[in-house]
Amino acid sequence: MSALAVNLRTFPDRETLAQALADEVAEALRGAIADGGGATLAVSGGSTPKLFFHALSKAELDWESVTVTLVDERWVPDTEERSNARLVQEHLLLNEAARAVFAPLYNGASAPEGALPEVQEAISGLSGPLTVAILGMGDDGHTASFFPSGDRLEDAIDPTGKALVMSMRATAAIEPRITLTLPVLLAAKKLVLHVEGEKKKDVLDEALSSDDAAKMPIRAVIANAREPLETVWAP
Ligand SMILES: O=C1O[C@H](COP(=O)(O)O)[C@@H](O)[C@H](O)[C@H]1O
Repeated sequence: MSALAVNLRTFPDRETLAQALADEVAEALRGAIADGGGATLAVSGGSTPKLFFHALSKAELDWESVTVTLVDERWVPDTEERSNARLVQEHLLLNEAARAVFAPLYNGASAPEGALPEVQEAISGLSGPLTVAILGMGDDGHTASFFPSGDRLEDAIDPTGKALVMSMRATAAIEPRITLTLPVLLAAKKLVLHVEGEKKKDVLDEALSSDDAAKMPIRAVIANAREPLETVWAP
């Protein structure tokens, strides 16, 4: 029997998922803007979000009122292929979304550890909890930069922790990383896990079979989410 559970929605294909997720995210951003404030959107990097980014970039809303940031970043400049900021710039901040404000996590410091106070201040300047945070998941069960065996994993996934951002080093991570912490992600008004492909479905099933978050850190999100984690998947 599963130790954990998510609210899984399955789509027939990745294009349909991308458009449905973009429509929902756009609606949540519009709602936050209508409530009188700005809206904040934290997105993941990696290979999964491209179709979703393209769909969302065409959504009609008051993008000037939206700040886009990242759930996590590889500590490389945006001239590098592996930069999550570069992915966002090339695939999300286009079309209508070109008018959004982008708040990157990488700031050019030589290492993320030394950059934490500055990045933390920038993140705390975003008004209130995130409106929307979209998570991805790696084949090892990492999400954001919560890597199994990460040097700051325990601190990053402490649900009672006070830090907003954390550095992370892990062999599987390749570069040093910076990540929003679990409490920041859990506080998002809308939190969605976006996974695609049969392999990731197997990884998700494995994640749901135990609650050992040190082995598969996605479990920390699933176990501590206010309600069963909204999860979207397509083959
Ligand atoms: O390194 C990262 O990987 C995960 C998963 O990426 P994917 O390529 O398997 O979709 C991603 O969610 C995270 O933001 C990124 O930094």
